[in-house]
Amino acid sequence: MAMKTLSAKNAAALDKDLMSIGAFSIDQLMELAGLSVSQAVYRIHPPSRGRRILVACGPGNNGGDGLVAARHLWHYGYKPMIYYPKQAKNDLYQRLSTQLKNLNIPFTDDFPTALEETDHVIDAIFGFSFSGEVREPFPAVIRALEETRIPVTSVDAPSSWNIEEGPPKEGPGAKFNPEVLVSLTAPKPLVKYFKGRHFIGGRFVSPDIRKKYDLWLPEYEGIDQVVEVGSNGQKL
Ligand SMILES: NC(=O)C1=CN([C@@H]2O[C@H](COP(=O)(O)OP(=O)(O)OC[C@H]3O[C@@H](n4cnc5c(N)ncnc54)[C@H](O)[C@@H]3O)[C@@H](O)[C@H]2O)[C@@H](O)CC1
Ligand SMILES: [K+]
Repeated sequence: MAMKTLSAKNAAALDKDLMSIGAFSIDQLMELAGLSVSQAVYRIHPPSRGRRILVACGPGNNGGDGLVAARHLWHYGYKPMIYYPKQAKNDLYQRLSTQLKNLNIPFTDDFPTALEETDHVIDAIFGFSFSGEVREPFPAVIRALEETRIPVTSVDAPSSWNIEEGPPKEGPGAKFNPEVLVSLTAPKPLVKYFKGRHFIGGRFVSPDIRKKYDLWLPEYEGIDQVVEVGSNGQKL
């Protein structure tokens, strides 16, 4: 059975519905999304496997999820480091950055060196609004993620992949295959090209919204914010 997925267009429409009909603020959704990512990382890479986590953040909300995840991971006992070359200027992102600085979490401009000195990477560069070819300064970052042997967890999408069509045919990202993917709200069509461990997160969908978008979502257990699923979308 093929997994039911959510197109990039419907993912954006659903996001709007969560904030209008659902009455959520973006801060709340991002907090829950980032919390889900932190829980997935804790499951696949517990602190005993190495505490250093490099979080690569892009300019949009995918990057915001990474900033939130970094804060939770610090509280779990990890040592996050942030690479955030295109920092959004609005109040939400300024506050997320200040929260990290208040925990003395370092920010770096030197991605290659940071990658040599980490145990795990979170790819929070691009999510469902990515399109076209990767623009500066990210091509070198995507290439480094492609080549590294350090395990990578991608948030919502492997960055550089087309949301509907998966990895680009050539250029940065053509050989990028993260070990872990955390799909937020629901998997996107690109999951059919993904071979690693797959989690669903974003435990904030009401029955009405679930029905409107005909979403098939696995049952979350207890207080978990993520569910691991197999290639058919069924809970493992
Ligand atoms: N309902 C949900 O599922 C939620 C989704 N959230 C996150 O929000 C993400 C979507 O956020 P956004 O819509 O802000 O967009 P993204 O974060 O996916 O990316 C948009 C940013 O990337 C840039 N960009 C796009 N294509 C590019 C290219 N080819 N080269 C370089 N830069 C490029 C854009 O200029 C923009 O700044 C989701 O994937 C998810 O991670 C959460 O924060 C909140 C809840
Ligand atoms: K990503």
